[in-house]
Parts: sequence; structure tokens; C-alpha cells
Amino acid sequence: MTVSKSRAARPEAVLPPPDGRLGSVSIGEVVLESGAVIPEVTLAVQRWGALSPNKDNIVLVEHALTGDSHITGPANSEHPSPGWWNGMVGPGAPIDTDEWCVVATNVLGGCRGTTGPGSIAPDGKVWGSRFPEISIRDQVSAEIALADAFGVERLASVVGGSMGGMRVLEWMVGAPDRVSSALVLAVGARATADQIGTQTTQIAAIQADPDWQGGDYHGTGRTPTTGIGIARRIAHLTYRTEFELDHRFENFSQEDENPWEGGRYAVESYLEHQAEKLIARFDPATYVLLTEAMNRHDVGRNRGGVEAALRATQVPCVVGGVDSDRLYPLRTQQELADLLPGCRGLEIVHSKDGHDGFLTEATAVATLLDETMELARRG
Ligand SMILES: CC(=O)SCCNC(=O)CCNC(=O)[C@H](O)C(C)(C)COP(=O)(O)OP(=O)(O)OC[C@H]1O[C@@H](n2cnc3c(N)ncnc32)[C@H](O)[C@@H]1OP(=O)(O)O
Ligand SMILES: N[C@@H](CCO)C(=O)O
Repeated sequence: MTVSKSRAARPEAVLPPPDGRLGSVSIGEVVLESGAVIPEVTLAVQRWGALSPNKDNIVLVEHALTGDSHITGPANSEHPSPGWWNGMVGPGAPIDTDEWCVVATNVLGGCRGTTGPGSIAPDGKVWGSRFPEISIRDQVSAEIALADAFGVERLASVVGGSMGGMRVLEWMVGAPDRVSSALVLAVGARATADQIGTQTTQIAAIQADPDWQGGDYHGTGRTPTTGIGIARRIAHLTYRTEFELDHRFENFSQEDENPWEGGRYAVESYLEHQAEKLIARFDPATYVLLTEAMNRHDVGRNRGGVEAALRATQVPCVVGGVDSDRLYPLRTQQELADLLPGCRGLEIVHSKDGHDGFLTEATAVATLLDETMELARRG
């Protein structure tokens, strides 16, 4: 991680209020793995629960690809969707906000309050295609800078699934002295060929949309909604399972529609619905940027490879995977569980929902969070 020169002179940042209201924290410049610099980075931050006097009770919750800092609570004027992990955080919840100070950010490159391609660059114009390529490691550099800004030496825990799990791994391996415990869910040590294959296809769909305009569409009145819609439909198929889709939709037609006469299949309508929901809430340029960051995910890069990197961190952790996950198959979590010295063994979430099981299987995920919070208590 690279510390901004200007950061040392900054006054300590103040956490947003403990009721989940959206806050914004400037962390100055972030120097990226590539050597490029983003000069002024602002992170959207939400917080639930009181900070302990010695600032040692923070649980950082990391969102996945299209999530954001709104992990819990209803949709509101600041957030068009309800919290993506509702039920997991709050008084008496698995991450009990009577005990823990829960912090969530919108990731570097995001589109829900954090600096990203749709933000205004220092020259007063939208970043657009000029926004530098980033990595998962860069996203964690920004989060470490945020902890510095709050004067927090060590997180009690960092937890997350999918792209959130990638950031958990980068914390554990890149800053092991700053994390007391972790939950790594539904992710692997590096991107697989299958993931890169489907993800680059999603990027191609967005970039083939004439409204993409080389990534400089912000402010033109044209947005590559068709492209991101197709990307989401492809992605959503990877998030669910063949069995669950066929059980629900078989080869049914959608209600009054007839596929022989230009109508849709039920599963087609379902995927279009998922696409429309994402189109309404997500910037295609962020989708491309974050998807490329996931393609680059490799916790072993410049650390002697995956095995050396994972074996070198002693952070106590829980590793969980979903048995029906075709995108991040269990073998990828088994590798993590085998190589991470702080893991007692792989924990398997049983689900029909595939990769989305880390979002839908509330009871099983709550159990994993309980175990992680127990590790956090041991410090
Ligand atoms: C990391 C993050 O968490 S990001 C933020 C939240 N997550 C996402 O957006 C990820 C994408 N979404 C999903 O993966 C899932 O919808 C989840 C995980 C949120 C919920 O999963 P499930 O509860 O299994 O929902 P499911 O996949 O059945 O989708 C239900 C929706 O499909 C709609 N639907 C079902 N059948 C059809 C159909 N034939 N035609 C059109 N729409 C349909 C339902 O009406 C419902 O709509 P709504 O969500 O607007 O109320
Ligand atoms: N449903 C998740 C999938 C990626 O893990 C998302 O939209 O972020």
C-alpha cells in the first residue's frame, strides 16, 4: 500500500454517524499498483454502532461487484436498493452493532459515492475513459488509507463474499498486522479461466454497445444500457445454477407471451428483469472497471505465488463456500482453507442458488459470521 504524502498532514477523519447515514471521506491521492496516481480520492462510507474508546471494534464489511456501502436497512433517498446483507448487521444480529462498529465503503472505482469513472477529475471534467485501470489490491490500499484517516490501527474483522472476499484476502495477505480476524466467502485465491472467460465476454457486450463511446458517454445523454443489460444477463446465469433455473422456469413461456411469435421465455423475462434492475442503479463504466479488477485478482502476484502468499498470513479466519457455486467452485475455497494457516477447515454452505448463496442463505451465513465474530473477540 502506498501512503499519500499529503495524508500525513490531514486532520483525523470523522466516522459517519452510527445510524447508517451515508458519509464521505477524502483520503487524498492513491498510488496504484500500476504506478498511476488518482490524485483526490473520496470514499463513500456508512457506519452502524459505536466506536470503542481505543478504536478496536471495527468490522469492515466488503461488498461484491454491484453492491455498495448500504449493507443493511431499507431503500431510501440515498440508496435505491435495500441493504444487500439485510439481517446480518444490527442490534442482536450476527454482527451485533451493540458490540461492533460496522463500517462499509463503496469500493474504489465504484458508482455509489466513491471516486470512479463517473466522477469529476481534478480538471473539472468527468474521468470517463481516463480513469486508470485498478486492481483489487488498489481497492484495499484505499481502504487502508481510510483506516489511517480514522486513526484505526487494527480492524477487529474484515468480512465479505465474491469480490468482497477478494478484498478480504488482500487485507489478510497485504496487511496481516492490521486485521484480527476474517471471513472469506465464495471466492478463490486468483481469477480462474472460466471467470475471466465469462467476465471478458460481459465487458465485450458493454463495449460493443454504440452508446459506450469508448467509455466517454457520461454527459452525452447516451448510456450503454443495452450492453450492461446483456452483461448482467450473462453474469446472472453464472450466479445461479442449472438445476434451480430449470426447476423454476423449464422451457415455459412468459405468461401471455409466445416465443414462436416474438414473445419471451420465462427465464428470458427473468434475466431481463435482473438486467433492468441493474441498469437502473449501476454505471456501465464502473461495471467494466471492477470486472477488469476481478480478472486481475491474484493474491500471489509479486508475492511468490498463491501458495507462498497464503501460507505467510497468520490471520485467524473462516473460509466458506457454496456447494452449488459454479462460478467460484468449492475447490477454490478448499485451496484457501488448506493454505491459510489461520483457517480450521472449509465450511460448506448448502444451497440451490449457486454463487448467490452467499447472499440468499441467511442462516448458514449467520453461522459463519458468528464464528468469525468469536475469532474477533479473541483479538
Ligand atoms: C453484492 C450484492 O449484493 S449486490 C446487491 C444485491 N444483489 C444483487 O443485485 C445481485 C443480483 N440479484 C440476485 O442475485 C438475486 O436477485 C438476489 C440474490 C438479490 C435475491 O435472490 P432471490 O431471492 O433468489 O431472487 P430471484 O433471483 O428469484 O429474483 C427475484 C426477482 O425476479 C423476478 N422474477 C421472477 N420470475 C420472473 C419472470 N418470469 N419474469 C420477470 N421477473 C421475474 C421477481 O419478481 C423478483 O423481482 P424483484 O427482485 O424485483 O422483487
Ligand atoms: N450478485 C452479486 C454477484 C457477484 O458476487 C452482485 O451483483 O454483486
